[in-house]
Amino acid sequence: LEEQRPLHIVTPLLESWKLSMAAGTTVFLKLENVQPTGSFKIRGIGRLCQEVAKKGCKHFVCPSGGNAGVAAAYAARNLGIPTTVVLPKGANSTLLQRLEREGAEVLMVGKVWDEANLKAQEMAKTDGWVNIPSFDHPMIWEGNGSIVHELKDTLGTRPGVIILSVGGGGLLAGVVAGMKQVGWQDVPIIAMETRGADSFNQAVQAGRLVTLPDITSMAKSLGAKTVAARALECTRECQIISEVVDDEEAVEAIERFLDDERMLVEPACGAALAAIYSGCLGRLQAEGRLSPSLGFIVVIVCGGNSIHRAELKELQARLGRS
Ligand SMILES: COC[C@H](NCc1c(COP(=O)(O)O)cnc(C)c1O)C(=O)O
Repeated sequence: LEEQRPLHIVTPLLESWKLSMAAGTTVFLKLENVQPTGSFKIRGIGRLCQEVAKKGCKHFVCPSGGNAGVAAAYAARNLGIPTTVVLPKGANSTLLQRLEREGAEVLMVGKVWDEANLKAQEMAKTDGWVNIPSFDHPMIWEGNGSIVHELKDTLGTRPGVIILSVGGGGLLAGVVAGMKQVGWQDVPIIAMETRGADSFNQAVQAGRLVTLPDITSMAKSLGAKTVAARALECTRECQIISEVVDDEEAVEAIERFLDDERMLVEPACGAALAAIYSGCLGRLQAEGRLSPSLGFIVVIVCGGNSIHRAELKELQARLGRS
């Protein structure tokens, strides 16, 4: 079997002079927001869907806060396999239109991702149907790890730190897998979450998995009440600094990024950018938890489809921002 063409693209690594000024050192942005499905998800989900299709799967079912669902629907269309995406109620119309354009059947079940996940697992009991998880699967981590291989190919030398955001921990687990494959396991990672979706931070503090009672952050794409066990395990293999920002800081980061780089991203992505914009990086350096001279920094701009002008205005209004 010839090696299947991956469904994701090699994304640009953009040097951002505005973010470099804010960080006090060179910042490179890994632009996963320009992936064909609008976020990094296609790397892991696409890889899993290709593997599962080889084993004769007849129908994908994907529980998703949104972006994983778009990735599964895109992969399914490319593989010619029907797919059902199960979303929590309240998904925005752009997302629904996108899923329909990809040919997916869409079900709205429950209030948060975890309820949609239960429904998807039940549907996957149908013979020939396979549940495509959003973040908790080794093939997803393997696929997400392709980000680090591209960073190594482009940069050659290791960054001083990699900044990313955490929902269920699939991106984090993937980056750790990739770092180990390229020999960068000693590069520190800053794992960002928003308050009210900080299931990873709570798990790190407790030293065991913690299930949040609810998702109260506006960054719904980070809305997994419990992170993958693998994500917590990663903290024992790499230096992972877990940080939490408020929704306000995530939205301010969206606004500043829009001005600085003329790209509009979800609050889930604003959380990662807030590591720099909200001064969190500088504080970690001042506290001695990160080197004062980091060389250069990589921020994974994870992207996300659930954002446009109207959505941004609504986020600003809810936060009382002009
Ligand atoms: C509830 O949702 C989980 C997942 N979103 C995950 C996600 C993340 C976090 O990635 P993770 O840590 O889940 O692998 C970051 N940035 C963006 C834009 C995302 O969509 C989904 O779409 O189903």
